[in-house]
Amino acid sequence: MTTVLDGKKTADALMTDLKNTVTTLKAQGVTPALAVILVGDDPASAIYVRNKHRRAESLGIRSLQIQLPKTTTQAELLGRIADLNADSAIDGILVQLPLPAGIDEQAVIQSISPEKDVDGFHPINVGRLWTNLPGVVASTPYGIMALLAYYQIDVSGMNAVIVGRSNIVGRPMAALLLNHDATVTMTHSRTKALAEKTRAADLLVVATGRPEMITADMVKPGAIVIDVGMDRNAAGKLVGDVDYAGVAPVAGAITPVPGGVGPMTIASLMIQTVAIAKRRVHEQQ
Ligand SMILES: NC(=O)C1=CN([C@@H]2O[C@H](COP(=O)(O)OP(=O)(O)OC[C@H]3O[C@@H](n4cnc5c(N)ncnc54)[C@H](OP(=O)(O)O)[C@@H]3O)[C@@H](O)[C@H]2O)C=CC1
Ligand SMILES: Nc1nc(=O)c2c([nH]1)NC[C@@H]1CN(c3ccc(C(=O)N[C@@H](CCC(=O)O)C(=O)O)cc3)C=[N+]21
Ligand SMILES: [Mg+2]
Repeated sequence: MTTVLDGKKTADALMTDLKNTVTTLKAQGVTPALAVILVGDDPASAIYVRNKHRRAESLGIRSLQIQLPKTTTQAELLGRIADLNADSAIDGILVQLPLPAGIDEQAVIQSISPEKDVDGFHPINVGRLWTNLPGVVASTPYGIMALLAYYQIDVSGMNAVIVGRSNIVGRPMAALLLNHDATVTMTHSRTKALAEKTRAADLLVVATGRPEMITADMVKPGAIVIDVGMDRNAAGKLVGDVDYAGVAPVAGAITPVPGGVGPMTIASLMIQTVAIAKRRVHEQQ
């Protein structure tokens, strides 16, 4: 029997606990606050930002949505970030990616105070992660680790294969799995004989943006398959990077799309926003 790793259910369970933490913090005079900046009108980004806002509100986290026109200059964006960095009532700052052409993504990321970088994309936080030091971790890989933990899957000693090497998913996923004692293989668009690599995986994490590219013949029977993809197939339907219908019967466990990694990403963002806010309790006293 294949286990469906239910990210929606797991996120809901984690959020019930987090809500209590938020209530306690508020009683201590600290309302966790998350600022999400969206530049432009990319429809997918708008959906993710709305999902974040809803989840924050339902937890009692203050959620600022800052919508800027796609004509916003880099200097204007950096100015907004500087204001949020200086605002002691703001805990987390997230700039939704991708940014419109003409804005230097790294300049923007590096302008966010590392303490408020709730995405964990600042090089300081990336360095902490790869050094196995505490810090904010990118929410998608953090959420995947939380999902595995919820299902009591211990990755120690596993052959973990990651397909995709982006800064927001593949690379931080590799660091986290290594920190948890998996043996990690990174693959990407230049990898030769990809199927040979993926078939060796006890744990396969896929983040390519290529609809349903991972087929049953690429998966070891019984493997744990984590599908990060949020893609549209030819018919315009939301699918993952894994051919779910073909792979699910082969896999030991698999995440669905939607309802897998996506809700865990949002839950992780909330968990880390609250963790940052907790520090304010001590600063106040
Ligand atoms: N559910 C969630 O919470 C999230 C979902 N996503 C989704 O995950 C997917 C990936 O996102 P992201 O990491 O930002 O994507 P990027 O486009 O930044 O990176 C894609 C990676 O996949 C690799 N790749 C592309 N095609 C192939 C191929 N045919 N074989 C092997 N590797 C390949 C690329 O290789 P190379 O480096 O060589 O170009 C690259 O490293 C998207 O569908 C995105 O929407 C993303 C973030 C969060
Ligand atoms: N600075 C930044 N940080 C991010 O974390 C970030 C980003 N930029 N840019 C884009 C990606 C993508 N991402 C998702 C978040 C939620 C869902 C999500 O809620 N998914 C739901 C439903 C999605 C739907 O219905 O379309 C699900 O999978 O069930 C998906 C994808 C965060 N990202
Ligand atoms: Mg860009």
